[in-house]
Amino acid sequence: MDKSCNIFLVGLMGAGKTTIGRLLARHRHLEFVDSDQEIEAHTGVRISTIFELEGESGFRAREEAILGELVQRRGIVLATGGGAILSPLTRQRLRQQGVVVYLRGSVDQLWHRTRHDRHRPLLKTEDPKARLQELFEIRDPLYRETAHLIVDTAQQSPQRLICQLELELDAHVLAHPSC
Ligand SMILES: Nc1ncnc2c1ncn2[C@@H]1O[C@H](COP(=O)(O)OP(=O)(O)OP(=O)(O)O)[C@@H](O)[C@H]1O
Ligand SMILES: O=C(O)C1=C[C@@H](O)[C@@H](O)[C@H](O)C1
Ligand SMILES: [Mg+2]
Repeated sequence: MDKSCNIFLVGLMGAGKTTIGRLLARHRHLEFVDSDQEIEAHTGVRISTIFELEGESGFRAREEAILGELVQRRGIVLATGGGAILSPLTRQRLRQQGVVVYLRGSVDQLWHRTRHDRHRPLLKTEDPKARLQELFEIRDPLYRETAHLIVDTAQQSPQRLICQLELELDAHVLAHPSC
């Protein structure tokens, strides 16, 4: 594996970007970075607090700026925030600076994984499962458009996903101009 290559994980809340990203980085001897965690470390507050103080648009501006810096690094596995791909500039930067993997789960599965977590501001609604469905419909085309590789996470354990990624990633890494 070329140490200069970046791998960027995109997908909805609960898709497993943080979980899979951490494991994949360990397997490939790369550094793991999570854009949500970077934003929290930089601001010193939780993402839900940024949403409360600055609204979603304030958060998106911070997210775009921090991702602009992170994609310049080399040899990282980056778990992006679920809505990072809403920015056309970020979509372009991700595709240019690394291999983009879309972790694609079903809404039922994503809901099952996120329903007990109260820290996701976009799911603080009366019917969070319907909201997740809505987000899936809006974003699935954007994740697809951004990704070089789409991995179906349905019924797959993290270990199986890592095996599948290890089988499929190298061809994309070899073909990517930045690697
Ligand atoms: N393939 C998988 N099989 C079973 N459970 C999983 C799998 N991937 C993730 N999980 C579990 O689902 C939950 C959400 O995963 P994770 O936090 O990695 O998602 P995420 O994509 O980073 O979400 P967010 O966008 O909110 O940060 C965690 O409890 C994790 O253990
Ligand atoms: O799907 C989203 O828009 C979000 C996902 C999380 O990763 C965080 O970036 C934040 O809660 C927003
Ligand atoms: Mg995460």
